Amino acid sequence: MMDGHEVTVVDNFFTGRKRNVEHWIGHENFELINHDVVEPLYIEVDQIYHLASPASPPSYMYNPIKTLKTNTIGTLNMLGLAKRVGARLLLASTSEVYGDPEVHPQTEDYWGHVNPIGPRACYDEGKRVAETMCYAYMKQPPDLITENRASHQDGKAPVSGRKSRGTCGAPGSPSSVLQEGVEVRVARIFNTFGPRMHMNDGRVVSNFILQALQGEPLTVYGSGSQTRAFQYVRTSEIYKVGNSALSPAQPSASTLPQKADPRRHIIPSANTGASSAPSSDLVNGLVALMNSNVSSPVNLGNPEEHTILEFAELIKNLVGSGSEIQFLSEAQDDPQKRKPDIKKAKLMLGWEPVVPLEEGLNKAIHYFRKELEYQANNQYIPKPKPARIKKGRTRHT
Ligand SMILES: O=c1ccn([C@@H]2O[C@H](COP(=O)(O)OP(=O)(O)O[C@H]3OC[C@@H](O)[C@H](O)[C@H]3O)[C@@H](O)[C@H]2O)c(=O)[nH]1
Repeated sequence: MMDGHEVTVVDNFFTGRKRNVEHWIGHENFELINHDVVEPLYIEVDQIYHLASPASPPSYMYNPIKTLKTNTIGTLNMLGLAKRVGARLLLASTSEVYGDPEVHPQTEDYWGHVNPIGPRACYDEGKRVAETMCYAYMKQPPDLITENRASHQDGKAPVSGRKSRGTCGAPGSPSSVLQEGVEVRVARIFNTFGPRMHMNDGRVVSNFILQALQGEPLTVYGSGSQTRAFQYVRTSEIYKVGNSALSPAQPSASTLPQKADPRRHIIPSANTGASSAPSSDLVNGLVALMNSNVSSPVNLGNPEEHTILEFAELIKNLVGSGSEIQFLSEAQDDPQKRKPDIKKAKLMLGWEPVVPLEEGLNKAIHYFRKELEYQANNQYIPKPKPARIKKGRTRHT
């Protein structure tokens, strides 16, 4: 928005909150639509960041059918929208497509090790089929490939862009390619954290920070020897405390774009938030990928790997908490090792995370501390209703 793009955020608020974006309401480049991508959406856009789907294991396991619908029907709807309006679509895929990996670190060409009937399958397999759908919609129409080949042989530049297509027909006929030709980008996002995570998110970063801040035991599932690598979502948050607690500072009039650019972007998720400050890490990676010519999947993550137990100790120290560490039973199908190989992102996007883990964690700790304060000060206490005085009708005798 600060670059002059018009942004439409589409969210069903299943795991998101209006509070994450409310500071933008009223901005001329911002629109918020309460909509579930499982239903078709008819708007005009030229880029779609398809971020919809609960991402935390407790949230996506809460209603596996809904998670599957969001990742399948929701993805089909977004691809259908992309095709109708000629938009480019970026899918937020996940490191979970690699399952409990047998290859370490995970490179994009690894096919993964996923239990298709386990408790994580609604998300893992949902995202895997979402990727499949993207590439089915991207496939170039055969006639265009033939033209490209012919023009190569002629020594002419390959043809880019689209052609008008016919209706569905027999396989192989020109009319069988109705769904194809959509430009797609696929980001495989590894564990991410940062401000505006929900207090009840249930992922390890928010759990450990909130437990440490409240002096509760830090709950480690299993032995804690499983590893993860955590990336920060974005940087330079400026928080104001008061009635607009936890919102970044509003952009000043001088930083507002003079004239809205006709380009429009749609972001179907609540968890992206928006900031007047420069963004970094995951957000930069997504924008760089969207605007690149890389159509194959790209890992976006921080390769600094730690065991979950090390991570618990680190958070305890950063918070300065005396909390104990409590070992609970292992989560079923929990990936034992995870670390992204980000050579491709570095080479093809010139992207790598820049926020060191401790700096990112300190920002997240600051955010959750403020959230706890906010919660304590903004408890909803119903006011006793004054007794209803019936406005009696004038009696006529
Ligand atoms: O309280 C907790 C929570 C989690 N954990 C452990 O911490 C590790 C990380 O768990 P999280 O719930 O944060 O996230 P996971 O790595 O399991 O899944 C995540 O992976 C990548 C993303 O695409 C997804 O958003 C999310 O599914 C797991 O080994 C989990 O068992 C704890 O030990 N204690």
